[in-house]
Amino acid sequence: MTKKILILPGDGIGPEIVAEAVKLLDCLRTDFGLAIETEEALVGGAAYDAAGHPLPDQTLALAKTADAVLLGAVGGPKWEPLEIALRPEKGLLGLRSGLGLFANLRPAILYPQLAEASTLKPEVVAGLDIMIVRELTGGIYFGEPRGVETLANGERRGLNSLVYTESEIERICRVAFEIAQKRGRRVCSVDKANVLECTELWREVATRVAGDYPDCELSHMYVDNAAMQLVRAPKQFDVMVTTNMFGDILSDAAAMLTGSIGMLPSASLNADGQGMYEPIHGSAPDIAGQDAANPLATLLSVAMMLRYSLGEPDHADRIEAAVSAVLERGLRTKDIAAPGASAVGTRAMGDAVVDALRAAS
Ligand SMILES: NC(=O)C1=CN([C@@H]2O[C@H](COP(=O)(O)OP(=O)(O)OC[C@H]3O[C@@H](n4cnc5c(N)ncnc54)[C@H](O)[C@@H]3O)[C@@H](O)[C@H]2O)C=CC1
Ligand SMILES: CC(C)CC(=O)C(=O)O
Ligand SMILES: [Mg+2]
Repeated sequence: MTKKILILPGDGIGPEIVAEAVKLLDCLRTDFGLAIETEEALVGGAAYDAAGHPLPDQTLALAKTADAVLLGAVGGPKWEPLEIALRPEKGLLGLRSGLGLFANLRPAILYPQLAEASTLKPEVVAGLDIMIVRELTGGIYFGEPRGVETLANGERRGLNSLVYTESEIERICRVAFEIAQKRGRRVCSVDKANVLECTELWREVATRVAGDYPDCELSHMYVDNAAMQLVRAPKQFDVMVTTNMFGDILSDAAAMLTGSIGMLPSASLNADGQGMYEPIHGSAPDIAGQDAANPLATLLSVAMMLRYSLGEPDHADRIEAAVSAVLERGLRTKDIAAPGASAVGTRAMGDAVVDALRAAS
């Protein structure tokens, strides 16, 4: 049966990197017989400018009926400081919660060809393969009360609330353990249970859930230490499970261990296995429109889509092999090129991956 993919380019570099992903999907359709149809819709600042809302009802409705969604990135200075493109009641967070995408998988894998591009020494990152499992529809990005209020003395106070129910913690921990069972069987739960009651509960629930997975080992780590350990000795981690905000921050840090934030894909899944796929980075306004963005995180997100939502693991493997082949040939966008070395643009990198895919057929 033909699968429907909704394409949401978004803002900044979003349309540029998504264009390369669409080329890749077209190649899989025409040359490899993948039964897919794609449809494009507006989201983020682009939707706000065109339709007056960063998450038009039509976009959410299309996302709900699609087999999978591919998103570029949203937001940028034009729509700041409120960041209308991202807020929970609208924009990206509204899309994530509207689809119930509570499980965000962010694999930080070092391609051996990029060992020199890592911020750490090659011997410290060789073979790096961490899966960060980030809770995506709860926590401080969604908790109530929130806002900026004026106190009786006229001073303003900003507040956000870190809120998790036991069931929200339990379901994300189960995802982490189920993933760990297929890899190194080690889960590190990251919290701040020494000062935040909400994450004291997180630790308690994670420990309880671990009892159902006796073949896996659970450890706990405070988030400040986890950040330090990630840049000290990252290979100690197999699966990390954590809250929305901690996972957001730790995955950006982990990205640099693989060479660039332009290398990290993600899958965001709901309870029905429906997913949205996006690079972990933002809309990079500083390089937008310059054909300078690394499209590989987005292409690798397509691979995750094929694996997790479309039941096409062989095609996912093909994309990952094509990325590897292109890196092996020495092609680099600026973010992963050695200082002073020549770099290719977004389009050339996307074309090279498509060529490598075809060449391997
Ligand atoms: N999922 C999303 O749509 C996200 C959106 N944002 C939004 O994006 C905008 C920019 O946010 P920033 O904090 O600057 O984060 P960012 O991730 O967009 O950029 C941070 C730095 O990484 C570089 N970078 C990012 N992606 C790259 C790529 N594919 N290739 C090469 N270099 C890349 C950028 O040029 C920039 O120097 C803001 O409006 C923010 O709210 C931020 C994070 C996620
Ligand atoms: C809306 C933000 C939480 C986006 C972001 O930085 C992310 O998901 O990584
Ligand atoms: Mg982020």
